[in-house]
Amino acid sequence: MATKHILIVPGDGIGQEVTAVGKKVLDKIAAKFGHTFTYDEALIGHVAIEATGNPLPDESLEKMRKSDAVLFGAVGHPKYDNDPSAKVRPEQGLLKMRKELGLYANLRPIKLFDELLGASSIKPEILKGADILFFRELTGDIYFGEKGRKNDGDTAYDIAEYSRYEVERIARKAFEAARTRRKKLCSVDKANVIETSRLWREVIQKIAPEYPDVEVEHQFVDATAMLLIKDPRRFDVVVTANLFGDILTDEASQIAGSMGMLASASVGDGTGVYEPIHGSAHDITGKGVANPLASILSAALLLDISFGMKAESEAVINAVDQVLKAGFRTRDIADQQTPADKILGTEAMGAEVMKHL
Ligand SMILES: NC(=O)c1ccc[n+]([C@@H]2O[C@H](COP(=O)([O-])OP(=O)(O)OC[C@H]3O[C@@H](n4cnc5c(N)ncnc54)[C@H](O)[C@@H]3O)[C@@H](O)[C@H]2O)c1
Ligand SMILES: CC(C)[C@H](C(=O)O)[C@@H](O)C(=O)O
Ligand SMILES: [Mg+2]
Repeated sequence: MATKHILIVPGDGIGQEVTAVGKKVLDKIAAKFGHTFTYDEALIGHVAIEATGNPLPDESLEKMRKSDAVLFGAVGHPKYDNDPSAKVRPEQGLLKMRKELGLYANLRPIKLFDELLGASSIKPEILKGADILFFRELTGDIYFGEKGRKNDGDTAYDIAEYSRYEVERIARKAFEAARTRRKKLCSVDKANVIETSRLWREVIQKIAPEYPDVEVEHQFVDATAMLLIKDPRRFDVVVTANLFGDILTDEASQIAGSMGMLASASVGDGTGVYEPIHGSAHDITGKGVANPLASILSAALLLDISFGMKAESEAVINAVDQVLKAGFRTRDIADQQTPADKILGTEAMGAEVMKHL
């Protein structure tokens, strides 16, 4: 029986819709297992800019620091996507949150529910049994280096930077995780070209002997992009830099069937933030069709990682599994065989999951 304070940060677009469902699941878990979860909400992204002019107001950051965990939705708005000159942008709020909270490790499990074998565009016989855990470094790289324009704005630059320390701390987390799984670690870089990648590889090679039980493989990111689709089962734990991890995990979402299935945990020095890997998806915002399972599975990660509530977390994953077994789908994971009455909207899918909790 525990008392925990959870901050709900829905952000923009479908972030609002899916996070509402994630929160309901947390509520149900608290009731079922006799915990007391208290909640507050905070602004981030476009909604925060509209309300305060700031994509991450100090008040939001303060609330995050004081919470036991954060359930986050997404940020982003087409207004900024199509205006490269906008100086204040929703994504700045997300990056600031990650930096300020020291969330250097982003865990992105690529878990394929067997029932969704047919939802992917990859052949079932290639996919069956795929189970990958990505460790994406989250507070360094080209995202956070100096950037700007020169030559009267005609030339732009973004500097990618990594310190030995930054590489080592994410690498150690990945090695430790590999030890609890199939003991394979694939480190992804572009060391044939990029200096930060050469440092990355050097650090992994240096600490690898401390984990003799873990088999280490180094891959170039272009090859990884290909191998993920060709033979996803060859991967166990993957560790990579911020930008490569962002791109490879969107690609890997197709192994799980949809962006709407992929949850993540951003952890590091302080409060953990749990978030779907998808964005604000304005193409479907307000239509009530967004898949809430990524948010629900993010809530499961929150229970497990921040609260150490293994049984509670498994109850959520099991409920999702049951709902998929019963044949229910949101539009993004439905296929030609899915009967129309099994295709549910965001809230109805959440309600089905709740029935199994
Ligand atoms: N973590 C974040 O907050 C985050 C992540 C990615 C993109 N973004 C932002 O989101 C905005 C839109 O970006 P984008 O279109 O490239 O990426 P996106 O992830 O929002 O959408 C990509 C595609 O996947 C679909 N999709 C995503 N989540 C879904 C769900 N839960 N259910 C069903 N379908 C889903 C969308 O409809 C869209 O077709 C941009 O402003 C971008 O900066 C934010
Ligand atoms: C919105 C953007 C800044 C973000 C990123 O690139 O990290 C997103 O794509 C993600 O994967 O969380
Ligand atoms: Mg991304």
